[in-house]
Amino acid sequence: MATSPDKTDLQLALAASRQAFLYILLFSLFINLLMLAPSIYMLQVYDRVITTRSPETLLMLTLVVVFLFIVMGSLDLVRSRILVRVGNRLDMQISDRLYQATFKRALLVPGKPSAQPFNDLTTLRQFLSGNGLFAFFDAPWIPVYIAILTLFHPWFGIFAAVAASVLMVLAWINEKSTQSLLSEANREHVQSQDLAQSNLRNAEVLQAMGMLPNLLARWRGKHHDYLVHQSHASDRAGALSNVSKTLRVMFQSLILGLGAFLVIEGSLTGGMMIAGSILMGRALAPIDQMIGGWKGFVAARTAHARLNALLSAVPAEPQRMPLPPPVGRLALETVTAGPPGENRPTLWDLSLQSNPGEHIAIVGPSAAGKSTLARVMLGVWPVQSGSVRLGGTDISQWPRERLGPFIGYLPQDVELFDGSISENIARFGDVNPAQVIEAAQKAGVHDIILRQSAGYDTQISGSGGVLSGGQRQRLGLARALYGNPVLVVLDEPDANLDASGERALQHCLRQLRTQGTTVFIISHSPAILEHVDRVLVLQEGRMVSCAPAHPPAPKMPQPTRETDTPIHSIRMRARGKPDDSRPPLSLSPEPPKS
Ligand SMILES: Nc1ncnc2c1ncn2[C@@H]1O[C@H](COP(=O)(O)OP(=O)(O)OP(=O)(O)O)[C@@H](O)[C@H]1O
Repeated sequence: MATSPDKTDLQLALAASRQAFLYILLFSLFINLLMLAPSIYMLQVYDRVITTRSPETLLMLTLVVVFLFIVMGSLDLVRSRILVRVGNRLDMQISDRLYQATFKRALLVPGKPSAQPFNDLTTLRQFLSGNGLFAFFDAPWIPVYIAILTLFHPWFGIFAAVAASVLMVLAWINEKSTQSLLSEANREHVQSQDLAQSNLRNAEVLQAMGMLPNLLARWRGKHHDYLVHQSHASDRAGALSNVSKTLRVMFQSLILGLGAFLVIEGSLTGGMMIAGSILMGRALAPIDQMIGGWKGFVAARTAHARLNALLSAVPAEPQRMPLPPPVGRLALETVTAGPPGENRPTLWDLSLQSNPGEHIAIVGPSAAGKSTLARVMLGVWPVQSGSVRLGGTDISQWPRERLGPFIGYLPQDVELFDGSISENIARFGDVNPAQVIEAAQKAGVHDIILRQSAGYDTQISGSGGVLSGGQRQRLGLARALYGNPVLVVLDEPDANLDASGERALQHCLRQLRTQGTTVFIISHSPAILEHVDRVLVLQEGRMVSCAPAHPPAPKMPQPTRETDTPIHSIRMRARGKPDDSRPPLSLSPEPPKS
């Protein structure tokens, strides 16, 4: 959906429904006119039928009023249906964009993913499709009812205006006294839901270490606060709703009393007295309904505000020109970066260039920034300064869905998704069986898959289901290799592998080398490091060196630069044991000349 600079997609979608809302307003006009039918019927029965004692007139009037009731009921039905469709259309127009925005926010605010926007959309849709909104469409007709009552008698008009004003003041008090409580309750509800959601994700850890009661206590605290605020708000709203209902019924009775007085005075007929009471009920009903449904309105208003905030904070991806397929030349130019939302960088001033087909290991002590570097290389986390280029193009310029097939990524925590093994390997796109098998064979997981109950069609769940940790890792590797990407980034791919898994990984690296795939691999395994061209050593977010992994062949000139550090020295440094016999390493931005 196109976005105008000052309006969110939600506002645009609501604006697109303006015509439907105008129709609903028109329907409301007719419905409210037809609502006058019972009063007119009453008026005619009292003032005409009873005085003329004519059963034919009564029959005619009754038939007409029944017909009008049927029309009114039908219009009301159509009005409800239009609103349901407006709600559904809004949902359909906005849900894709919302999905993308929610997803992108999860990347921008790592560690705090929340599905609340979908709940917000449901709240908004339900309000738009529910009866709560009708009160707002009926409210504009209140002055019309008061005007008709004034035509009956000026005192009727004055009385109705006073009664409506009293109820409106009550509605205003309701809004003021519940607004902050309901917003607070809403916020706490979202927090308690997010907490429960994250606890559910870690159910095994909670169970194993008996942490459930502690986390339950935390969740209970939030849930309790939510309940307290919600109850306070409901108490106040309930009391006001009660007062408003009682006052409405009382006003309806009192107008009868006023009518009777005017009848005695001779300035009003008996029919007008009864019809006036019915009209009064109609005039006050929307205000009463609004007070009753205020909680739903506030929830929808809060949801609307939250959705708008999300959509403005995460603008839609701009349409980008298609680019030619990239080559696996990755260049980092004085990159300073860190987790999104964190001001302090985790990586400082990193420069590096890889040749297509080159294999580079990234080593360094824990928290050196290796995984951060992997994310930054792939454009998952944005840079704070500098740039990351793939095949000469800034990686942030690529539309992700176009870049994705050229990239393979195996994160430290392998996340699989609900679906079949083949769908997982094929990244949930069109499953190309030959490519799925090729990727699985490269990752050394083909035989393992064949041993599963339904082979490649075996269903797995997001947490891996039937697969062991090592198998999931190999499946994640197959997914990373699917479609022969030009750049593959593997974050500790050997973390869960046994000896055969490690052999398979080494075989895989040999194949990737043959096919010219650029590989960055985070690993400290000596067997893996034997397969790389260069080793990039990171320490405290800075690149200590990026030197050839192997000492040059005997006949080649010996390394003269400080940066051409043999691998044995780098390994020691990576494990926090600096090799004091050698001078400090400096940065080597250039790839080795082959
Ligand atoms: N999502 C995050 N939010 C905030 N800080 C983060 C996040 N991820 C990593 N960091 C911080 O960035 C720094 C580097 O972390 P990173 O995971 O890149 O290190 P690493 O070298 O991969 O460590 P390890 O070998 O233990 O996996 C750490 O200080 C860590 O606290």
